[in-house]
Amino acid sequence: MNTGLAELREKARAVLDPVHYDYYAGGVGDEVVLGENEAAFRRLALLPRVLRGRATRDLTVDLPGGRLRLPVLVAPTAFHRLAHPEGEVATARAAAAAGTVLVSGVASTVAIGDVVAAARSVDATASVWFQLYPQPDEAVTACLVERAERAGCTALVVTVDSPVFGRHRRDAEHGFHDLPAGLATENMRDLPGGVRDIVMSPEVSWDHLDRLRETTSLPLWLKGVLHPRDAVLAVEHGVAGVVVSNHGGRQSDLAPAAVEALPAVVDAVAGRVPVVLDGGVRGGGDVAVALALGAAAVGVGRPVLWGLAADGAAGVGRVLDLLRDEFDHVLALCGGRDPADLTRDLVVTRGRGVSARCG
Ligand SMILES: Cc1cc2nc3c(=O)[nH]c(=O)nc-3n(C[C@H](O)[C@H](O)[C@H](O)COP(=O)(O)O)c2cc1C
Ligand SMILES: O=C(O)C(=O)c1ccccc1
Repeated sequence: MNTGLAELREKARAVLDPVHYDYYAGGVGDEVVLGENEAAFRRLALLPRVLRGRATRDLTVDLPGGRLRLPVLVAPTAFHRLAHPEGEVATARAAAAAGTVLVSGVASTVAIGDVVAAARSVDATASVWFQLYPQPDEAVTACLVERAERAGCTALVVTVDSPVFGRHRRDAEHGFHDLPAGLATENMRDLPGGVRDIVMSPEVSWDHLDRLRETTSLPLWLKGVLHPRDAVLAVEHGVAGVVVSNHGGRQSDLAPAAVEALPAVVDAVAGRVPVVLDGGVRGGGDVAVALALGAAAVGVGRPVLWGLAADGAAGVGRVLDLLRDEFDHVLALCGGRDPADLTRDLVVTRGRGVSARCG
């Protein structure tokens, strides 16, 4: 892990209530996938290319829903006000200042309108995307989509890896089930039927996705795809992009490491839509490896929460700065001028020799 990120994590651990630290840090079951997401990156190496670089590199990536000044976006995570009193307002300001996208979760502790306003107060052109779980009551889903549109979000991220709630052992041991008094999931107020809670339903289907897509003109990303066949279905159902993710090891503890699932999804999608990877990205080298394997960008979850807990918007800014700076450095070391120079032939599995050919 980048040492700056490790320091921020330790500072976060020191300042957070241990119950909340464990909520953020924990995974499902035995936390096998949680560990594997990071370990799988350490098993991969990048072959440098020589004598082809340039003095300054262009890190910009254009995605449906916004431009990123570095190929790192803020993955949706719940309950930012557990980390810092300003919560998602601070995260939004930092993401906007860094020139990247915040994917703001439906389970935010600040209403989406206020999150977008915070981002736009820093940069009037900032893009905020809204993440939601398709609700079995489609009137609730439609209402959430309308709120995101009215707030000015520029894309929707539909999370589909959660047919049931993840079983997080650390939360069960602490008895952590509810937000403390004074904090609430602000997007979940005044919904049709008096609904207040996010529902995870195994009955949500591709038909729900089709109907959701018909209710909005926003680009729609599907988050939580691991099987290449699902990636193909996602393209056929008209998504604008796919997020390869195992939810940071918080849903199935039998899932593969996210970066190990990436190449097959990239191949299946075959360039028709961009693919974003999240899970275990802990440094600029991980960003470079994911891009070389075909990701257009990566998402970071927990490191942003550590930065937020450690130092509010400045801490989140530090996380994004560290990742940008380290990614730029690794790109230079690979003889890269921009992210497109990171190609799959550069990626090597440690301990298995180098099989790259000179074609
Ligand atoms: C505390 C926490 C809360 C999360 N909440 C959500 C959520 O509400 N919606 C969602 O799609 N993903 C959620 N995620 C998953 C992240 O979007 C992302 O997939 C994951 O954190 C990436 O892994 P990383 O933490 O190793 O970077 C959450 C992750 C964490 C750690
Ligand atoms: O904790 C999570 O991983 C998560 O996705 C979530 C979902 C709904 C409410 C709060 C968190």
